[in-house]
This record gives sequence, C-alpha cells and structure tokens, in this order.
Amino acid sequence: MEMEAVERLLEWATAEGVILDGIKPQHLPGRGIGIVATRRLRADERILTVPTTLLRSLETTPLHIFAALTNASVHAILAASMCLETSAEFDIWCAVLPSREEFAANLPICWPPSLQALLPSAAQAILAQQRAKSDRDWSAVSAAFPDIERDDFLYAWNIVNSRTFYHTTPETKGLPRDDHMVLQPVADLFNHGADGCLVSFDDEEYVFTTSQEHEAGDELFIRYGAHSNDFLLVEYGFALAANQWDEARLDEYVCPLLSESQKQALEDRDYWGKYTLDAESVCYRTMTALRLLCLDRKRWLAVLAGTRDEDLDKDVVDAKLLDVLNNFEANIARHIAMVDAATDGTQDMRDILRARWVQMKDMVVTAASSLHV
Ligand SMILES: C[S@@+](CC[C@H](N)C(=O)[O-])C[C@H]1O[C@@H](n2cnc3c(N)ncnc32)[C@H](O)[C@@H]1O
Repeated sequence: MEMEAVERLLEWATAEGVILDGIKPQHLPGRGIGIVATRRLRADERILTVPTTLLRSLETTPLHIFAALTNASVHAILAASMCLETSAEFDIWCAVLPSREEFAANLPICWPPSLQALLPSAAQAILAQQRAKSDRDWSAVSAAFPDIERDDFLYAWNIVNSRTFYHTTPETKGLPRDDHMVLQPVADLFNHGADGCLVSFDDEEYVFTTSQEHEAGDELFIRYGAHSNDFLLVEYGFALAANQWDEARLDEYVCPLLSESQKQALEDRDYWGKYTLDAESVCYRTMTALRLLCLDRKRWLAVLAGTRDEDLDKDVVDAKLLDVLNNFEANIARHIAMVDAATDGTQDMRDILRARWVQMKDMVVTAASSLHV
C-alpha cells in the first residue's frame, strides 16, 4: 500500500479533529503499518486524540441498518454497515486497511481446513468459537441484507474483529461486554505490544497517552489484552516472539493418565482440566493432578490441606511431569513434520503455523530443562 493513502487519511483525520502529537504512522516490516515516535516522548504525554464524532459505533450506524439487525451483535452491525457504506470519506479510511490477500494469508479462519487442522488444539478451540460467532453474524446479516456478498461480509467482519476498541456510552452500557466495541481511524494503526500506551475515553474523545519514555523512531504499541500466541494468531494473524502471556494447554497429555475415580476427585475440588504451561513453568492445577498420580489419596489430600509439604514429593511428581512434557514434545515434532510435508495453502501460512509449533517446543524444552529429574 502506498504511503499516499496514509497521508490522505491523516489529512482527512486531522481536518476532522484528530490530533497526533509526536507520532506518525509508518510501514514496519512484518507488521503492516504501525505508530512511531517522531521525537523523544516523555511518559504521560498525550500523543493521540480521536474525537467521539469519528468513532464508528452502534450509535453512528445508519438507522435503517440498525433497525434491520435489532437482534444481531454489534460486531455484525458494524461489519454490515461497512459493506453498505458508500461515502468518499470512508473510502479514505478503507484505503489503509489490510487487503483481503493479507487476511487470507495471515488469518487462520481464511486458511484451508487441512492447515487449520494442523493448528495447536488451543488455537483450534479459539478458531471454532470465532467461526461460530462469524456464522451467527452472517446468518443475521444475510437474512436482512441479501445483496451483501458473503466474501465482502467476512472481510468486513475480520476488519471489525481485528481493529475495534473497547468503548461504552450510557446507551450501550447495558449491552453484553462483547458489544462494547467501536472502530476508530488512525488509532487502529497501533500494533500490539506488552508495554502499551494508556487508553481512555469520555463523552468527547478517545485518548492515547504514553506509559513510558520513548526515543524518536521507537514504535509505540497498545496492549490488545493479556493474550496467548494462540489467541493472537487466530484473532489477529500474528504471534509475538517473546510473549509473557503465552501458554500451551497440557490437558490432552494429562487427562488420559487419570482414572475415573481420580478424575472425580479432581472435579470435586475444581482441579479437573485447564492444565497449562507458560514460558516458565506449569500451573499449580497441573502439579495437583500429577501429584494424584504419584501419591495415595490420604497424602494427596494432606498436600491440598497444607498439612504435608509438597516438596516432599517433588522428585516423583517432577518425573511424571517430565513424561508429560516428553509426550508433548513428541507430538510437537509430529506436527512440525506434518506442516513440513503439507502442500495446501501458501508458504506464508505454513511458515506461520510452523513458527507457532516451534515456539511451543521452546516452551516445553525450557520447562523440561528446569526440572532436576
Ligand atoms: C489494529 S491493527 C494494527 C495496524 C496494522 N498493523 C495495520 O497495518 O493496519 C491489528 C493488526 O496489526 C497486525 N499486528 C498488530 N500487532 C502486531 C505485532 N506486534 N506484530 C505483528 N503484527 C501485528 C496484525 O495483522 C493485526 O491483525
């Protein structure tokens, strides 16, 4: 995309009251457009202000669209409204949005099913939910607006999915949390990072403020949420190389080891499932389940009650954990081999997929090497 499109967007946006102070959009390799500092910035500087009048929300949706979709989600309404909009102003905004080809390459929802099937199970679960939501929204919109093409709707739906901001007004406050969303120009060019700028809004404006100092040329981020890489990959089409919120699910390796009665004991105490591994270690739930495989019930309960020191059984539980991690690693190796053998989709898709499995392998290897078994 040419830079003139960004220049035109800025010209229009500033004429409409958007204020950029010390920042500008810039093409960044591998991240599309992002926001960079044009000068040294202090912490607590207001760098971007977007007037509420420029937000695309439920309230600014033309009445006939809103009225035809009364039971649909705000996500569906915003996407339908994008499909039906014909103003020249909106064209200026759309010119900087990611292309359909970029979405097709990056977003798993657009991939061939054979590649989707090679996603880690946590990502597949997120994808299934996303698809259910988009199918529901498409049913509502196609019934109300039969002239909207499915491909156009899905493109708009993905734009809304990957670029909206949390926002409420007294009128929208009562809606479900998922419906508290608005689109806004320029602000939607911030990429995601852990140390993001601060965001806030009131009736008049949406405001972005630095949370720390930045040098000129630094990219500025906002935090989309405390998301794992599986979530980022499915919802936004990228994963971070270093992600403090990354995690992998261990359920498929832990649950089959437990008998019915052990499962019941865990369920009774709310320790069944949701076993996770993060960049540093496995969660307490996992250790509790694995401990049940190693100890008799009396001792296991004593650890839970705090009357038996959990370190007493550390070696034997760690050995069980190592078995689990080794099984996981073997499964990762199988998936990497399947991705390498795959011919469906594009090389970009397969590279994204492979990179995700390699990240998981790194997590498993790090966790295994910290065990002294
Ligand atoms: C709200 S938009 C941000 C602006 C976007 N880069 C653009 O060119 O329009 C969200 C999209 O930006 C990209 N993105 C955001 N943060 C990223 C990051 N840390 N690394 C790579 N891509 C990122 C993803 O494609 C994501 O779907």
